[in-house]
Amino acid sequence: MSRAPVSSGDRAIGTVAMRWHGGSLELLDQRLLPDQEHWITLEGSAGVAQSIRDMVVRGAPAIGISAAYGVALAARHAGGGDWKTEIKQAIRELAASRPTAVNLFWALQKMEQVFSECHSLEEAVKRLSETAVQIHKDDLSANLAMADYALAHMDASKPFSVLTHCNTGALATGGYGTALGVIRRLHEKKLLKDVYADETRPWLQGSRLTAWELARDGIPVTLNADGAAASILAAGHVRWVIVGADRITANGDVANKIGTYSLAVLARHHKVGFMVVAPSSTVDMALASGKDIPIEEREGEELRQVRGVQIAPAGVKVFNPVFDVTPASLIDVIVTEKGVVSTPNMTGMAGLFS
Ligand SMILES: CSC[C@H]1O[C@H](OP(=O)(O)O)[C@H](O)[C@@H]1O
Repeated sequence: MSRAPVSSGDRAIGTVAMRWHGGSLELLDQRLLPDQEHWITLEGSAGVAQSIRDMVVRGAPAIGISAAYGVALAARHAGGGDWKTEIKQAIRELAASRPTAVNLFWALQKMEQVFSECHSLEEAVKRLSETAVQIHKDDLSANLAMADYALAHMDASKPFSVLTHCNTGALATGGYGTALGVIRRLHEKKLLKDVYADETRPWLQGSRLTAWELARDGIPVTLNADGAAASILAAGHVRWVIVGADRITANGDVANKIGTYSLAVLARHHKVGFMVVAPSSTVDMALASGKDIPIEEREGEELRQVRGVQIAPAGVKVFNPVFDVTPASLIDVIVTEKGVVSTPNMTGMAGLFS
């Protein structure tokens, strides 16, 4: 069962996909799952930035946590000469790794604040490592709190099925999950009948990661093609669609994995609940609405090939936005660790922070 980061005698802290050792960060290469469990050891911030860019590590909260560890590594391995410039450069490089998940910028801002208070390299090494570990632990605590809030909101008395999109579990967070954390908790409370997991083309976070995570924890999962979601909802098989988020704006619009918006339209049409689960580090109150969210577009090869196998004509033009924006009007509830916002709007979102 994916749980808290494990702290051991060697001061390691980690999850199923991330291990912090103070002077190095180990990441499980999520590009190779489910058939290969290959770990990469990083000692510099540049390697962490590259790993985020290449999706070795992915998932909004996990991206923020990894970037925080990247800043701590930059301090740990700073040359000692112009250490402040080196750490500032590391923060810039990490900030440029992916544009949509606001958790990345939220975490870097926290690290930058601590860095600005440090008067020596020795102090920076100590405090930046402590801050990164705290960001990790706080995210896990948020995962657990959101699971409690979500179950209270659903107020279920007998098992039901849900549908989820992408991967929002221990692989994508501080160790328990956002939407998948709610699903884990439903299972623990014997309230979960089945989980329909969208395969989530083109990167296949659902088939390669969510199915892997749930199966290894003994949680029931049925993998479905993204295009089958409509029929599953039409047949009345699920009571909730539960998803994560990469950025939530002040009015409650939500950027999440491509395909989330169409799920929200389907859920509303079929009167199925639509729940977004995300820590407050995913909320960007500086953006008024979803139209302002930068949407990442990735390489066309991600659609033309799967694991190097050509599945489309080599030269075909590709449009590959990897996120979309679901308007708040299609969301029944947003669950954060600070509380729940039903029928989200500006007032409700602001209330989380008051
Ligand atoms: C709790 S993960 C949130 C979010 O991140 C994923 O995107 P990616 O796999 O591209 O990093 C997906 O949108 C998840 O819902």
